[in-house]
Amino acid sequence: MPKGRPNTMNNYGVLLHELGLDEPLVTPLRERFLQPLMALLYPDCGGGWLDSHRAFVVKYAPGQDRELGCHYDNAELTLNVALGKAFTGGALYFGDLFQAPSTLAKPLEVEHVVAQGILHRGGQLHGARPLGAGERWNLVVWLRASAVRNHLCPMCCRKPDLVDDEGFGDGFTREEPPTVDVCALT
Ligand SMILES: O=C(O)CCC(=O)C(=O)O
Ligand SMILES: [Fe+2]
Repeated sequence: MPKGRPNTMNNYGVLLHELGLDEPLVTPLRERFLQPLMALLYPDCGGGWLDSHRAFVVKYAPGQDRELGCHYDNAELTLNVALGKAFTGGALYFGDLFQAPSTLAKPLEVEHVVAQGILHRGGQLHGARPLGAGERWNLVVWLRASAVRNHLCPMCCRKPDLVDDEGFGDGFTREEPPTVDVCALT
């Protein structure tokens, strides 16, 4: 079975599409539940035009990954759900939007509550504090809107050069979604 890293930062975990869970689980979750919510909460980040995702579980444990450095996601929007198991530490912290850093001093720290999820902008700087005891598993869904990223890559802030890829690839498309007025996205 293919076993890719969940992302370029986490070494332990699994990609949900490798488990065959995109079609039966993550795509319906995105289309039926997340998109309507994100359209209301984050219309400025393409919340109403989500058309692909990269979904994975990250695992933190003693002797494996223990923390995650401050970063922004390759996503317009992100869902992060605490799955368990029993653990201490590992809180998420949030700072500025990476595109608009300010002098704000103290990051916002959010403790995990198992079975609850956090929604945030992909461009919001964030990371995870070191794990104390136990094992932490979180489901992370990077939500992508080609209407936004086709014009502005969230990683390099430029118009992307495209190469063909399998599945959702990195969420860019060669053809524009016909109904989107990108001027309305700002
Ligand atoms: O450790 C976590 O729960 C955060 C993971 C995360 O930010 C990411 O995978 O992009
Ligand atoms: Fe992240």
